[in-house]
Amino acid sequence: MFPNSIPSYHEPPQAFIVDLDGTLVDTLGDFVAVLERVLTGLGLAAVDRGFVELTVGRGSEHLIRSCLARVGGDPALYEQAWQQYQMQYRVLNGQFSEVYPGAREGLQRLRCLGLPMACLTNKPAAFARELLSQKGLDGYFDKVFGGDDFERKKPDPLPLLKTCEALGSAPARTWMIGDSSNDAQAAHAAGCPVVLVSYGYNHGEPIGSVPAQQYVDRLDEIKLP
Ligand SMILES: O=C(O)COP(=O)(O)O
Ligand SMILES: [Mg+2]
Repeated sequence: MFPNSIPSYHEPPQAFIVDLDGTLVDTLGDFVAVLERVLTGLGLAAVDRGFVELTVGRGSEHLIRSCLARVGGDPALYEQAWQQYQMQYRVLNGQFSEVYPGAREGLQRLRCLGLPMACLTNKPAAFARELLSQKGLDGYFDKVFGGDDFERKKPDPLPLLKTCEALGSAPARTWMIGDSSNDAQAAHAAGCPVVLVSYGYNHGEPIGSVPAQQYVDRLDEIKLP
């Protein structure tokens, strides 16, 4: 899953790719509120916050299927649940979410370097763009890509390689900044250096168990070469 050793990254970065959920914005409250409405609307029990926290990060399809299974819902309800999820998320997006301390300041610091920056999330692109603009974070990014923009999502390297292409940067000099093993796995496979934050959603696993070039408690603490 992960390489045995992590190459060092002495060359200065050419670009930055930043994850959204769990890295820039604490969106757990949005997911919990949307899923509660979807599941109870289908006559099912709601899922607990802890389960949602362990499950987010692999895109909405994975989240919906996992939650249906968790509450014993018929997998045939998936299509209906997906439709409802889209509808509810559009309405509730950002209402139960907060920008992490240091995230705005961190983006500002990176932006001052004058390098291209992209936000790359597994969240559907329309919801990602809306959330970034609601929270006043959209101005930091040259590109925003979501889980529905490419054929495959993180942890597959494809979205990172495509994002590097769009930014015009070499993967080996494009830093991926994220909160989970999905970001790290995708980055390692794409050949990008990885910075991981300690506060996000890593499926209940300690972030230190995920290989990375750097770990930070706040985005404004990223060390630059
Ligand atoms: O699964 C999600 O929707 C969240 O994804 P992200 O951590 O890539 O932003
Ligand atoms: Mg994340």
